[in-house]
Amino acid sequence: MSNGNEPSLGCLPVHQSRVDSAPAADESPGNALKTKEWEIGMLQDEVAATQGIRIRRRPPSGPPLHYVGPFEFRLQNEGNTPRNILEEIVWNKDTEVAQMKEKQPLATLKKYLDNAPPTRDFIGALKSAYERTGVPGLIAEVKKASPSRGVIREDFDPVEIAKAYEKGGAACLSVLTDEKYFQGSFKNLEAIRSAGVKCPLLCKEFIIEAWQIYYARVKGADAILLIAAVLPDLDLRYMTKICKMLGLAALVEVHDECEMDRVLGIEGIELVGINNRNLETFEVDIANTKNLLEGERGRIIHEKGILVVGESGLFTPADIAYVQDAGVKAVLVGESIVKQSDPAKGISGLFGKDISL
Ligand SMILES: O=C(O)c1ccccc1NCC(=O)[C@H](O)[C@H](O)COP(=O)(O)O
Repeated sequence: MSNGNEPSLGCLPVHQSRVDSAPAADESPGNALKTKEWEIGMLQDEVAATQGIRIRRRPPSGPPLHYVGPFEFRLQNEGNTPRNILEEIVWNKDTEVAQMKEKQPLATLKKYLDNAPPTRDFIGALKSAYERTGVPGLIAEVKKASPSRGVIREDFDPVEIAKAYEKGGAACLSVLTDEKYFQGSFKNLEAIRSAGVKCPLLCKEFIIEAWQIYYARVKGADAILLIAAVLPDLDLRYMTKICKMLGLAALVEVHDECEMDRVLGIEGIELVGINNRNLETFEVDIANTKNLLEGERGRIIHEKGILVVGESGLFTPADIAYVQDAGVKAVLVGESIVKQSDPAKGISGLFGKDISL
């Protein structure tokens, strides 16, 4: 198991190096800059690869150029096209965040912090829901669409859905803010917050830069998501500290043993989500939650007092009972409840009882 300072033994680099696709040797200043950018990107990816991270960051200057005589050309599938949906989302987010930062640099964003609504206790809400109901505290997801399912709910009114979830006994809500792949938005997050919904809100975003954490806080989030498949240990450490400073909870998401071991080697993580969905292949298996909580890992989680959230693919009371038996005290559910005409009833159906009482 990783101590957080060294690469985990179980996490073998399965990463294709960018060396193969570096810009052609050329002494011009423009090409020298490109070469530098490629070297930095390569280093970033290679550090990540030693931690078992397969998701690469977007090549800084786009596809590399090749030269044959006077001709310049680019090749497809040469480390310059995303290899799976998660990588594609991350590369797109990179471009999106760069544009957003240009409009609102961090210094500007920090000025809005004083006027941001106070944060609510996300982890506390999950714990008290568990104690009150005897079943895992529910993080109900406001989810219109997803890459794996397409549009899940056509008549999508985020505030109405959020209010129905609250009425149905959700402890917290998860609001997708990615526009391109999930048809979510920060407007939805702000609208739910300002409509007086009391459940603490998770900003469900693909965070790759600290700037996004400040942005989420300004827009009314109480918690943010950090995905271990995307973020190296150093980022996880740094970003969880920023969250603490801003009064936000950080839900650190893992999908496999390697990611779980990395996260358990990092001090100060209080909330871990086990995603039953493989974000690279879309495969869903709720046994993943059970597998990652067995043996030594379960013992460490218990010892550290980490609250575990079972995420994705939960549809029935039997599914809830299965992940609860495995050791989770909270669940994150989207599809099965959002697609019900009355999402509050969808919650009772999911738990096999009314959890609002
Ligand atoms: O849901 C997807 O298709 C997806 C694809 C790529 C990256 C993330 C994705 N989903 C995020 C989630 O993990 C879920 O929205 C969340 O856990 C709820 O899952 P579900 O209850 O199965 O809707």
